[in-house]
Amino acid sequence: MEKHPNGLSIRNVSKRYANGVQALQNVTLNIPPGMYGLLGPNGAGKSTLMRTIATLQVPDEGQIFLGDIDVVRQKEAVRETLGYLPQEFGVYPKASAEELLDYFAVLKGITNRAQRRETTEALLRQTNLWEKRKQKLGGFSGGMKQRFGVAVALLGNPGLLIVDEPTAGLDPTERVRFLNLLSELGENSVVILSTHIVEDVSELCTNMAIINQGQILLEAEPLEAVASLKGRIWRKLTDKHALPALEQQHQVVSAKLLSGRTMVHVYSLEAPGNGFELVEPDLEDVYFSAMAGCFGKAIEQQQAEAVGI
Ligand SMILES: Nc1ncnc2c1ncn2[C@@H]1O[C@H](COP(=O)(O)OP(=O)(O)OP(=O)(O)O)[C@@H](O)[C@H]1O
Repeated sequence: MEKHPNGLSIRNVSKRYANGVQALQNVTLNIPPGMYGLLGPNGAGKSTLMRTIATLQVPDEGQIFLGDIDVVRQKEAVRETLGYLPQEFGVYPKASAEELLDYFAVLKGITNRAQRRETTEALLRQTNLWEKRKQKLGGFSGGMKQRFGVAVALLGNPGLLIVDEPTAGLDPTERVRFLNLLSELGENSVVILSTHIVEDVSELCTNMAIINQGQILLEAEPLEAVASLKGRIWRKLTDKHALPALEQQHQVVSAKLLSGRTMVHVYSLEAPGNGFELVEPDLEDVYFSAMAGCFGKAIEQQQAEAVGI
């Protein structure tokens, strides 16, 4: 993908914690303006990467540029244009939404009272919290807190907005409401959504990467990635006890319970026979195929090596 002048460019970033965990390994990504999904399971390294981009920790190796700003060296310049909603977002329970947002606006440097009032009102309306602005944050639901977090993160019109696993604890209604809010952002700014929920990415993001064990498995446009799996994913409804044998014979990418039976998806360039039928792939198939190592960078590298031989 081409480097964009207002985009985020991550080059060969690695991070090993003191306990020996290699949380990031040679991560390279080009993130253009718009909604970008960073998808991966628990412990994949998402938060480590988000915190590194947010200047809260430094990588052992590698470079990160936001446009011309060197993220690792010019922390203050990044922070001026950064909005960050961390995974654990604490609020002062006794403050009202309006009071706390006003307070954060002061911290963000919006010292003019009238301008601050205008800004906070617009953000409380945008996040659908205007009616609740006098309510204490301690009484807010999980979804309301997350939307309040977005209001805080949006103070000062950030050119880079990072939201780390925002939908994890939300019920379906709040989740949809939250995703709708995010979908209105991010045309001109870089918005990175880190998540382990495939639907978050398929519903929102124009570009994405899949990360596992600190390594990027795939960097793609979701629609293109799905299209390139066409003709390669086959399914069969079977019993749980038949799974080990199927795993021996086929490249199983996922096995999910469906009304007490098991729906197995396998990756194969040719019809696997054995009662399998071709299925229209979706982003979940992309995710599981990349995790299983039969799609994405790992396989591209293998193919390149094979050609080299
Ligand atoms: N401060 C730390 N010290 C030591 N190890 C850490 C630290 N923070 C994270 N790790 C480890 O680094 C790896 C990556 O963790 P990270 O939190 O970045 O993953 P994640 O994808 O955000 O996962 P989750 O969805 O569970 O938050 C994990 O093995 C984790 O246990």
